[in-house]
Amino acid sequence: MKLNGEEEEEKVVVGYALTSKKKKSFLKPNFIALARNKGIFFVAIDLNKPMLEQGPFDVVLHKDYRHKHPEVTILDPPDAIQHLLNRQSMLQNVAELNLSDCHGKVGVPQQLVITKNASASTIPYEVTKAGMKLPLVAKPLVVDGSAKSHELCIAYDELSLLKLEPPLVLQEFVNHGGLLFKIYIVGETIKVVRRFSLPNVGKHELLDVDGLFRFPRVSCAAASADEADLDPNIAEHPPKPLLERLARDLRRRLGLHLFNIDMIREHGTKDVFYVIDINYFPGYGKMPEYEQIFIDFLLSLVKNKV
Ligand SMILES: Nc1ncnc2c1ncn2[C@@H]1O[C@H](COP(=O)(O)OP(=O)(O)OP(=O)(O)O)[C@@H](O)[C@H]1O
Ligand SMILES: O=P(O)(O)O[C@H]1[C@H](O)[C@@H](O)[C@H](OP(=O)(O)O)[C@@H](OP(=O)(O)O)[C@H]1O
Ligand SMILES: [Mg+2]
Ligand SMILES: [Mg+2]
Repeated sequence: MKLNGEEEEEKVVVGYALTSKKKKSFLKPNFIALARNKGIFFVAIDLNKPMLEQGPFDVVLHKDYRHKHPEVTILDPPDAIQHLLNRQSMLQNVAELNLSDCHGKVGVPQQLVITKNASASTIPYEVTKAGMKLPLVAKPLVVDGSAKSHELCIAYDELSLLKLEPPLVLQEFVNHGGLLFKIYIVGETIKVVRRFSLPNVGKHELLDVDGLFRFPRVSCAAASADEADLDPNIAEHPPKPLLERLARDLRRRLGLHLFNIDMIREHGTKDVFYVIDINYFPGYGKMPEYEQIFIDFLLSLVKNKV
């Protein structure tokens, strides 16, 4: 949209359909003010009213909003987001990537889907059949933004597998020295932060610990590890060319602009990495410099009309 005036300033109206939690963490007052200075205005979309009666918007920002409006840039297409709302399809694209020659390897931990109708009594057999090694991380299959979809647990022994509640994804636990890399993507921009994560599981724990260890909402609770004095073998960032390839390939394959990747380095290696989680429209409020990065991204969207 053009405004009258000597300098024709571009006005960008961004309609948003976000939960109140996301609104609070993302649309912080200083971000809104900075954006307004650049001609970007955020307007809440009323979910009870038709889109036709609202706007017009230049960009629509949403996490699970399904309506479409042809001339508007919808971030991102609901079908593409859908892919990340199921922990089985979420990591398929990573598993299919070929990042050889990129200063490291990126894989996905071996995983097994236990469907809704499966009885928990069959899980030990399925795990053995798949050749998977304990301990296993059990994750709810569907990610729907609820606290429950983030209630994970580690199963240390076969008996504890019987207590699990399908539908879920079982993933081999990969020791990674208790540190996780969160790779935030905003269009073509990548920002990596370090977070404390689950500690290594050794032979000792495997012999002594039994049952299920439940850990609800671990990543949100996990403190930033960016300022900590850490073992460089564990804390060194993944190589930049590897991250750039991974981000570019996933952006293309997933058809998304706004997501983050949880990546771990296999303990004792320099360059063997695993992607364990991908989140659509994550907590950008926790990403350093997100305000300026988002403003540049929104302006480039309107300019290039992706
Ligand atoms: N395969 C694995 N091996 C080792 N640790 C793991 C594995 N999978 C998950 N974890 C640990 O459990 C945490 C939570 O797992 P995950 O990221 O899959 O859950 P989530 O609820 O989707 O998290 P988020 O809040 O980032 O969406 C990770 O941050 C990591 O500390
Ligand atoms: O509330 P749901 O829809 O489940 O999505 C969460 C993501 O799964 C998390 O990854 C976000 O936290 P991180 O930005 O630390 O990844 C987390 O960010 P938040 O802690 O700012 O709310 C959420 O976006
Ligand atoms: Mg995670
Ligand atoms: Mg997640």
